[in-house]
Amino acid sequence: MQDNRAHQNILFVINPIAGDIDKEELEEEIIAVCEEHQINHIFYKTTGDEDVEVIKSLIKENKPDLVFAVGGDGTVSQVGALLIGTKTPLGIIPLGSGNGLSKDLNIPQDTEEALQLIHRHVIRNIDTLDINGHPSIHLADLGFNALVVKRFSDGETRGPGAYAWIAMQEFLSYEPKFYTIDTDNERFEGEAFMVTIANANAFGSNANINPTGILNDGRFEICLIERFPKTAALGILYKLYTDSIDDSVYTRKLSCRSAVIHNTEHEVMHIDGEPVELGNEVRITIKPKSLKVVLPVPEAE
Ligand SMILES: Nc1ncnc2c1ncn2[C@@H]1O[C@H](COP(=O)(O)OP(=O)(O)OP(=O)(O)O)[C@@H](O)[C@H]1O
Repeated sequence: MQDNRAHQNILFVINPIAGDIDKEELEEEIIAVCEEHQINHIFYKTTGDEDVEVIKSLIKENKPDLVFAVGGDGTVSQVGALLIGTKTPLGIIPLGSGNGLSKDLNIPQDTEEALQLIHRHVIRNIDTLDINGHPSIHLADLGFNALVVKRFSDGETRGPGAYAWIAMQEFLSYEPKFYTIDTDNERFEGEAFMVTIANANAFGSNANINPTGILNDGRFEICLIERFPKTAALGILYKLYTDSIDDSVYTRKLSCRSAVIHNTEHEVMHIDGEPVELGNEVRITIKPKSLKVVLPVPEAE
């Protein structure tokens, strides 16, 4: 149901550099919407340094009814992780270079439309994952894509062009690695080019690794791209960008509630876009409906 009255106090966490978009005017627009609807607003602009600690204490001190992340997937994950298991919903104004979770949640990508969520929305619960004690809301990877994410985050250059350039360079020499994966109902043993732990569907780049994933079904998917001839790469890319990767003969999917990935070749890994080092045993469990999110009011309502 639409729920305007209950949310009178909102914390906006704004990443000023996300998506290389100037957000001065946006702040004015947020203030205007809040004033029109008699909503108290608190702003925090991230600095890239100890933001999590500051946001945590702002939530503790101000007890906001909602927290909006204004930025890209990195900002959304930082804020969302703090709200898992709490009564406080996560709102998103998508303004990053990658806005994967907001797209999976059908949040408007148009800023003017997204701003209307401040006063008109529904609240729904979605699942999250626990990966060796780290929260994951969106997608985590081992293998090729994780290596590209790591090199991208170690580098100076931002934006999709830099990401694509690194991916091309790495692709030429990357060799699939051997994994053993035990889920609550099956075992996989074999080589994989990449292993994606998917609570959601598509990366910020729009590459859809898990087209049939549902964010609140109490399950997650381990999506494998197995060894493939280099000549098949374009076909795989095409399927990733046309929501048809499940049709590829080089993919396989394990749907489960818990899993252990034995990462014996020490492949690098990322969780929701942040590189992490988790050791050789990666344990994943689903936390059903553990995060409240702010969504557009369905048309029928
Ligand atoms: N003021 C700041 N200066 C520099 N970096 C910042 C600042 N605030 C946040 N960050 C960094 O921005 C990153 C998150 O950016 P986010 O994903 O929201 O936007 P993005 O444009 O999609 O980013 P990216 O291009 O890195 O994916 C985090 O690594 C965070 O530490």
